[in-house]
Amino acid sequence: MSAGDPLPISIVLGSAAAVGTLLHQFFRTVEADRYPLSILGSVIGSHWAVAYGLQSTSEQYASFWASHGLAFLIVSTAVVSLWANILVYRAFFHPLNRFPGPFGAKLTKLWSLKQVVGSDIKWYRVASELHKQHGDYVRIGPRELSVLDTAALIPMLGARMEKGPFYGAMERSVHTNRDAAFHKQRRKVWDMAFKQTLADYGPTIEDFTDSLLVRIDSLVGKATVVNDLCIHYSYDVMSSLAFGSSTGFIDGTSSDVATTILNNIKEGIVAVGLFLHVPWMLTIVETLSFVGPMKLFKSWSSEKVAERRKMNNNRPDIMGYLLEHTEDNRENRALLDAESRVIIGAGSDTTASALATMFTILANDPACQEKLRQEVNESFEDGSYTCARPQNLLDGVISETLRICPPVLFAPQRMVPEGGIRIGDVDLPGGTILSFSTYNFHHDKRNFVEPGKFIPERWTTKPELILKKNACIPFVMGPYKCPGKAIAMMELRSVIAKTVCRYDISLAKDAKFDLNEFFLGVKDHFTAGIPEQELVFTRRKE
Ligand code: HEM
Repeated sequence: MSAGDPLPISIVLGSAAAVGTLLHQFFRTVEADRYPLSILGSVIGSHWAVAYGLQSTSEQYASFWASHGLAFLIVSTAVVSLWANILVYRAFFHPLNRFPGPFGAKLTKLWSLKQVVGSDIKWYRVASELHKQHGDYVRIGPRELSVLDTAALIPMLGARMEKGPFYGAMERSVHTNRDAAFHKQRRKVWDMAFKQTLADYGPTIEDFTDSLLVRIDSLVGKATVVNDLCIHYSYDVMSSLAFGSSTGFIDGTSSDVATTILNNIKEGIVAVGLFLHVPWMLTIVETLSFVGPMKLFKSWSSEKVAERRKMNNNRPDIMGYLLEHTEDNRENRALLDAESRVIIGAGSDTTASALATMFTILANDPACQEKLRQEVNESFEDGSYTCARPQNLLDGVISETLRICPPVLFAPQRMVPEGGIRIGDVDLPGGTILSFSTYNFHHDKRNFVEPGKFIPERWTTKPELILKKNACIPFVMGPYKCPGKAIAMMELRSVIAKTVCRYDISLAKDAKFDLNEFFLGVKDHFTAGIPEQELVFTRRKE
């Protein structure tokens, strides 16, 4: 071979494979799934750079097709070598190898995606089977474990743990970010916003409930899809918290844009249910959200925040407080826009799913409805009722509903800090993602007696049916727990108390219904996708 001759192809491709091996050492030190588009850009950029280099240094590769053909071969070899190294490392040398789990899950999170598709978007059921087979710690991804050990809950949800990759895949907000310092500072503002709003929000919630009753009055005696009523109610309450004004779904005055957005969200949530297992895909969806259905929601909510900024609102709402306590600059305006969507996203589907479940359970259990009615009627008669005040059976029914069908089915992800942690006799290496399914803690026989049965008395007269109270975590716990719990409880108490007093709630005549089947139909789109259920409201005599 003389000087100027191109190198033999075997040496060129061997070098590309070596580059792939070296790249693996680099990728082990970074969370590559945070940067899917940059990585794609680098691969394409490398291809063009290699092709340009070949074209300008070798006559043999002077033509476009010759240089691009070889460049493609070189870059593909490096990529294949990188992936081969990654897969061998994940399968045989990764520190999580001592944990049991399906082989495919060791290699790639696409395994979880496949299970989610195969289970009709019910990851919590997949996880339940995995735990039955493999125990309390199961490897469900190259660097992820699913946990079903109650002893792990407090450390896992404590301040030492940061949020996992899912939370970094979307626009920055108090909920979706992975920066613990930012979250701590932002969460203080949110907690104050709820504190200030709470005292005055009861009457607003009651007003919305009264409008809901007017709507139900118009449907009396007809089979009605209860899910629609619940989502309309909770969206209206949340819009008023987020934008200082209702969207008008309950009384039928909503705009066409708002209705389109609600429909888009209902459809789009299925995609979230799929992609939340593969956060880099969510990053791509988020990056492309300047087109498609999300664009409409984003521009609509940003306009609403701008209107709220100009509004002189006497009634405190969350956004009013956030606007007042967030410095006005470009970055923070984007933050507030995103947080208006968090209020809608976090507060609507959750409450709606709890309400729809509760209505369905009550329709199946007239005896429970009657007992509840007696308790609530007394509180109306003696004037002690407010939606802010807990009641015995009413709160028992709510707690049991949130236990048996938690409105957030998503398995929150937390990262083990550098240096690792030890839980009992289990050592968890630093950088491990821990995720858990609230549903499975709530349905574990070690935590609740007859966990599949709806028994509201667990929370009142039969505490012996609760074996581990801290395993019931519908609002999770720790620094990232739900700040909206008190408002959600007010909504749930108000709607259930007022509807059971005014109506008999039942299944449509001759409807075939099985509560277990109903629960088997619940999907996991981050929030629980409750199967559509028709119920009949019959007005009771005053
Ligand atoms: C029954 C109703 C509700 C349930 C069961 C519920 C449950 C939860 C859960 C489990 C989380 C943690 C999610 C995660 O770790 O990713 C959460 C977070 C959150 N929830 Fe709720 N929620 C409810 C209602 C509400 C309401 C009415 C609001 C009001 C706006 C709200 C606002 C939020 C926010 C802002 C977060 C993020 C907190 C943070 O990351 O610091 N939620 N909720």
